[in-house]
Amino acid sequence: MARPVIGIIGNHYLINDEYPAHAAGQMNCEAIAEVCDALPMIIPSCPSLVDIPALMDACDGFLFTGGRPNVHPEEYGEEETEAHGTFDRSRDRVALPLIRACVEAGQPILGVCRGFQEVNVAMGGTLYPEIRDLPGRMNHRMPPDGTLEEKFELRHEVTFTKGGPFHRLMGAEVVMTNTLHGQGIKDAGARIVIDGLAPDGTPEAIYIKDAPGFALSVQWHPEYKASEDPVSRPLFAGFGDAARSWAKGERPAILKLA
Ligand SMILES: N[C@@H](CCC(=O)NCCCC(=O)O)C(=O)O
Repeated sequence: MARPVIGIIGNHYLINDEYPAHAAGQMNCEAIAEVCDALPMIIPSCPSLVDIPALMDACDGFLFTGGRPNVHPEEYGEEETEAHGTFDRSRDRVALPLIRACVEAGQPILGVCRGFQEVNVAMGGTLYPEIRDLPGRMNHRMPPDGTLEEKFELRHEVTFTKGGPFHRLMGAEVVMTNTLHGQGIKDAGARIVIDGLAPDGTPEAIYIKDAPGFALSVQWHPEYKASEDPVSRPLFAGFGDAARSWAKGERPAILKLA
């Protein structure tokens, strides 16, 4: 059987400060190809170029990657302030409706960092613009200097709910993760279940209650060294298995009844 196709929702970049491009990191593509055993397909996150039904027909699952621009606060009913930083409105307009449509259909999704935040907002949740300003919270931002190894080093524990989906998938209740984000979940969206927390109480792992398909998201970056990291590997392998089932035409029971 051909490998399933996983759409990668990446970001806009300006190459040499003038040439607009859609791109996704090599680490994301490797995680999809090598751990999910799927074909990585980078999607231009631009509503004038793609539409949700066509994307869902073309792909068997979607990875919502990290990205520096933040989800626009208008998407969760708040005014824009300087603290909210930069935005990518085109990505918001593709990612948020695509997440809602996939959750409803049971088509597999995995949210990473900004993608994790998008999943929460798509389900009606809100975000803090800068969690390091909150009392008792640590700085989860990427170290501004240093090598890639230093930026992606494992920096804090995440504790999963005993017996929850992440605990079962990883086979461990406490794991170590990297951390490269400024924002974080304020109010969890409808059906969002927080299944993993950093030591300072920051939500790190979520799933969607009663979602008919794979719908897990993490605030850290599992794509880093995905094939060797004991936390990343089961996450991407489980996502790949879900996309393979979707590609074979296996549909959640809720759809079979329709
Ligand atoms: N903007 C959000 C999400 C942070 C995030 O996804 N960071 C990864 C950046 C990787 C890249 O530059 O492509 C926040 O800061 O919380």
